[in-house]
Order: sequence, then structure tokens, then C-alpha cells
Amino acid sequence: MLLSLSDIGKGYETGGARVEVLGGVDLALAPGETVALTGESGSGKSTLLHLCAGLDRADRGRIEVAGQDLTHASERRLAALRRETVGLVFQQFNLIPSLDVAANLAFQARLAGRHDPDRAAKLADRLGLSGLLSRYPEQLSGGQQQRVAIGRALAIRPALLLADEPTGNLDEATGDAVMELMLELVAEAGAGLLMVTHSPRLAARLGRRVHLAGGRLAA
Ligand SMILES: Nc1ncnc2c1ncn2[C@@H]1O[C@H](COP(=O)(O)OP(=O)(O)OP(=O)(O)O)[C@@H](O)[C@H]1O
Repeated sequence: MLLSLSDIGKGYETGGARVEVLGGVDLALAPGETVALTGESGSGKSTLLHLCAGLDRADRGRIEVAGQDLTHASERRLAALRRETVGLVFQQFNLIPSLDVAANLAFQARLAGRHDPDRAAKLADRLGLSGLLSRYPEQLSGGQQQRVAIGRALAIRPALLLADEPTGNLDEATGDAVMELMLELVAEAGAGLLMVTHSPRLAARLGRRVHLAGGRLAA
């Protein structure tokens, strides 16, 4: 399995009270599989994605990504996982304002020691960004910025792409075009995708849908 979660529990302590967000989540994603994660606001979708990225730790249960156990991994190991194996795309594009598009696209790949100028140029072309490489994020539209964020995440050739409402900040037409492109590139790369979305319409575009409610996942 590319991603496997078994009996994941996670809660938060707020103001002295403990809130259980995830209570026994199981999920398995095969290589190349695309899965939509839906659920009401506050149901724990982002929490779950953060655990899969090793940005936070589960209270109980076991998470494996590409054969690596995240449960007991060191911070260093988790950082390496995010650099080399897992790509992340968020609703806020999170580009680096002081870097132009070319440098933003190459940033993660450079960190991972995987920057390949030919591949980067091809990716920029596929993303329709070839003419924008020397622009800065503030000079781009929202859809263009999100295409850069997707390119940056895919440039490391991740086995797994985690996306948290990646088109949530875009108008429907732009969002649809960006989504289309992201799905195409994910398929070409043979990467797995776990994508949070509020939209049943977008969820239907992915291979499978899981729904988070009451701290558990259901099909
Ligand atoms: N760091 C934190 N500390 C305390 N509570 C938190 C923290 N992060 C999330 N929560 C709580 O955990 C619950 C789940 O939050 P999460 O962001 O995972 O939900 P979500 O399904 O992604 O919501 P949305 O669709 O609104 O983005 C919420 O009640 C939230 O307030």
C-alpha cells in the first residue's frame, strides 16, 4: 500500500477540555489511486491530511506511507518524507513571495536534490506557466498561483500527493481547469492522491470517495 492508516485516533486539548477529532480511522490507498476525502466543516479532514504528511502525530494507531512507519519516525525522518515522498497542495497557495515562478517551481525539488531542469521545463509547459517563469507570485492570478503550487509539489515526483481543498480559493471555471490539470499530471506521474474537498462534484472526478463523520471514515 502507498498509504495505510489503521485505527488512527487524534484529539486536541483546548481550554482544559479534550476534543476527540478522529476516533478509529482506517484507510488504505494503493499506488496511483485517487481518493476524495469529504466531511462537514470541523469533521477532521485537515487533521487527517496533516497526520498523513507527518506534520502532526496521531495519538494512537499506525500510519505508513510508502512502506515507512510515521508513527515512531523521528522529526528528521518526517521532514525527509515531506521533501522526497509526499507533495502537499493547500487552499492557500503558499508560494514564496520573494522567488519568481521558476524558482518557486524548483524549490522543493532542489531541497530534495531532485531538480531536473528538463523536467521542470516540461512541467512548466504542461501547467501553462512557460511564459510566466520570471514573474513573482503577486503578479499572478489565483489560478496561476495554484498551478505553480501544484507544479512545485509534483516536481519532486512524489509517490503521494496530499491536497487540501486545492481549488477552494478559485472561481468554479478556473478551479475546474486547475483540477483537470492536476488530475492529468497525477495520472501521468502515477502518483496517489488524497484530496480534501467540500464539493461532491469534484469528489466524483476521483477514483473513490471516503466520508469522515463522527471521527470515522465511511465509503
Ligand atoms: N491545533 C488545534 N488545536 C485545537 N483544536 C484543533 C486544532 N486543529 C484542529 N482543531 C479542531 O479539530 C476539529 C477538526 O478540525 P479540522 O481542521 O481537521 O476540520 P476540517 O474537517 O478540515 O474542517 P474545515 O472543512 O472547516 O476545514 C475542529 O473542531 C477544530 O476546531
